[in-house]
Formats: sequence, structure tokens, C-alpha cells
Amino acid sequence: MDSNWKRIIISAPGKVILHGEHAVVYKEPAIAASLDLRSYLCVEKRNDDKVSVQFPDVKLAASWNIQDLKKLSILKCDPLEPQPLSEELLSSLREFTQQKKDTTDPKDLAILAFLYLYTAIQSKEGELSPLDFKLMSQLPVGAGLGSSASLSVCLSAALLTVHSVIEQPCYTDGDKVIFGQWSALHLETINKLAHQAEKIMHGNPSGIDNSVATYGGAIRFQGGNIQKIDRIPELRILLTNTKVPRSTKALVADVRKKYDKYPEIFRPVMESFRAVTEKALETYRMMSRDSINVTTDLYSVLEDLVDINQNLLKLIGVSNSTLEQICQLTSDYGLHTKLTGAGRGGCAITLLRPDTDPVRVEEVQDKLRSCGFDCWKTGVGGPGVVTHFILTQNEQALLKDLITVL
Ligand SMILES: Nc1ncnc2c1ncn2[C@@H]1O[C@H](COP(=O)(O)OP(=O)(O)OP(=O)(O)O)[C@@H](O)[C@H]1O
Ligand SMILES: C[C@@](O)(CCO)CC(=O)[O-]
Ligand SMILES: [Mg+2]
Repeated sequence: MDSNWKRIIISAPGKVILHGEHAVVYKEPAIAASLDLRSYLCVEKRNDDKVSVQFPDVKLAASWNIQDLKKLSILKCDPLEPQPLSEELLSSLREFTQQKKDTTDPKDLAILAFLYLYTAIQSKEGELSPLDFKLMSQLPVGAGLGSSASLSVCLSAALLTVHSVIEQPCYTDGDKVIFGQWSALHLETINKLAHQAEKIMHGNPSGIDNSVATYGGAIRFQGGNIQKIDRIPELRILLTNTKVPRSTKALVADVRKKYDKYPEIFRPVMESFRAVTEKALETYRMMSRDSINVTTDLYSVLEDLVDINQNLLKLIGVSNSTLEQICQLTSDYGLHTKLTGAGRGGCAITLLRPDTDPVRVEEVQDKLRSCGFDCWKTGVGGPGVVTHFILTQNEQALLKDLITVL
């Protein structure tokens, strides 16, 4: 990157998994789409030999001397090849930060992920750079909407760009373009690195969350294979946040334990998840082929699939009474709901038909809010990771505390 740069602003979206969470960890297909809620990361140069972070959502404000970080013996010698995450590297970082091995404290995990990414990429001369990182996220932390992935993707894109491992997308003066997107090759590099950081937050992530945060839109993901879904109908979704905290890492580990204990029961269930996902894809394709006359029959199929999927998730033990309450409550209004993400708390999605009466949607929202949940209508399918050349008025308002001089 041009050595005169002063500040870069990068954002990446959160995600909803429409079908296939958990099964995707077992190499079954899943469908996910980007959300219109994003994390924004502002990176500025510092004039001293420190690196600092401000991640207010997890009450993290810290700085480190670069000289101290350099002493971490595990730093590798090839500056342009990001260092993969290893147990050795992770335990050195834990020792450096004096963290317990099994910590699930959001602040601890954010520090580890940050320090891993920060030390994994160096300048051509093998140096770490004095930088200041500030984050503003529209995503609830740990609610199943991919907050960890959007953070990992922003940090990966920023560090790879600052150290010229990938090129900053160009902006020509006078362009109407307000943000830049990296080339396919560079997106792949960003995504690979972010996946490593996700291992700190998730343990054994499938890679679906960081892939959606990187590429945006809607994707079919299976065993690391990312397929863009171009023809997805414009889905309207109601998102409900139970506000029940949970750890994706713990839930994924829990399902693994049961799977290993009862493989003969869990294997066919994973195959059922696959069948649901494939049927949903087939239905989306039929809907977009005949978008003018989308029959109510096809929406009924999607509704059935939402119900079946939720029941399968319940069967593997990742639903809970709050999520079931939301399913029941929306069902009283004729609507169909499933959890999204890791479950046992976090968020649920409710499918809205194009012909669902808006008054009824308002009523159900009021009802959900009266039970103490956050609830909002959302759009899916926006861009993946981008670097912002010009901020829109909305973004300026959003980031006013992050950036002192706009
Ligand atoms: N805004 C943020 N600031 C700092 N750290 C964050 C932020 N958002 C997420 N994190 C980190 O990510 C962790 C949450 O990741 P987790 O995977 O459990 O939830 P999620 O990504 O929101 O949900 P899911 O992975 O199920 O979609 C937090 O504990 C924290 O370490
Ligand atoms: C539960 C899970 O399937 C989705 C979390 O958003 C875990 C993963 O795919 O890494
Ligand atoms: Mg996550």
C-alpha cells in the first residue's frame, strides 16, 4: 500500500444461515446470506512504536509495545506469507496475554484473535507496524449473526492491505464509486486468513461465516467449497434476538461429542439436514425462474423446510425453551421460524411471504418485543468486505465516534 496512507476504513457484513448450520461442520451443504448489518474497522498509523485496539462492544481498550510482541519467539521469517494458526502459536499468545486455556470471555477471545492476526502478517522488511484499530459493529456479539467472522474478515483485509500482501482496490478521483472491492484472488487470501482467526473464536469452524462476510450475497457452502447463488428470490425475513448469550465454540463442541457417541443416529440426521438444504435450493431456483408468478405453493414448501429444519436442530440439542417460545408465538400468527447460527440462544429467523399482511407482521413484532426480545425486519444479500473511499451520510453518522476528523 502507498506509504503515505493515513487511514483506511473497511467493513464486512454479518450473516444469516438459512439452512444447514451445524451439519456444515460435518461437510454437508449449507445456505447463508449476508445481512445488512456490518462491522466497520478504522485503521490509522501511529507515530510511536505501539499497536492499539478499541473494541467497545467487548469493553476492550488496550495497547502493546511492538518490541514486546516481537519477542514472541514463534514469529516466522517469511513476512509475506501469513502464518497459519498453530497450537504452539496460540499457547505463546495465551502466555503473553496471561489468559487461561479455556477462556470464553469475549474480550479474551477478541484479544487473541487480534494478536494472532497482527503478528501473522508483517511488512516486506519483516516488521510489525505501529497502528491504531477501532471497531464499530452493528452486529450483536455472540448472537448467531456472524459477529466474529465480520471482525476477523475486517482485520484480515486491513492487515493484508496495510502490509501490501494484497493491493488496496483503486479509486480514481471523480469516480462515483464510494467503496472498493478486492479481486477474487485477494478475497481468497482474506478469507483464508480470517478462517484461521475464526478457529480462535469457534474451535472448529466450517468457514461458512467468514466466507459470507468476505464474498457477501448468498452462498452455498460445502466442505470449503463456495458457490455464489445468483438466483435467490428476494426473501423477507424477521430477525429475533433472544438476547440469551451462548458460545458457538461450546455448542459446536457439544454436538461433536454427541455425534461421536451416537454416530449411527447422528449420521442420518446430518443427511436429513443435507436434504433440507438441497430442497430449499431447488425451491429458490424454481421461484426465481418464475419470479412473476411465484406460486404460494413454493412458499409453503419453504415454510415446511423451515419447520423441518428447526425440528432437526432441536433433535441435535441446539434449540432451547426461548427459541421454542419464539417458534410457537410466530406460529400463532401463521408464520414459520427456525434458529439461525449455533443456537441455544442467539437469533431466530421468521420467513415472511410477499403476501403476508404487514399489519400482522407489526402485531407479531409487538408481541415478540413485549416478551423482551429484539426484533426487526431485515434485508439479505449485500456486499461482502469492502474498503470505503467515501462515507455515506448514514455511515458518517454511524462512525462519528470512531473517526475524529472526517
Ligand atoms: N464487535 C466486536 N468486538 C470485539 N470482539 C467481537 C465483536 N464481535 C465479535 N467479537 C468476538 O467474537 C466472539 C463471538 O463469536 P461467536 O462466534 O461466539 O458469536 P457470533 O459470531 O456472533 O455468532 P455465530 O458464530 O454463531 O454466527 C466474541 O466473544 C468476541 O471475542
Ligand atoms: C454452528 C455453525 O454451523 C454456524 C455458526 O454460525 C458453526 C460453523 O459452521 O462454523
Ligand atoms: Mg462466530
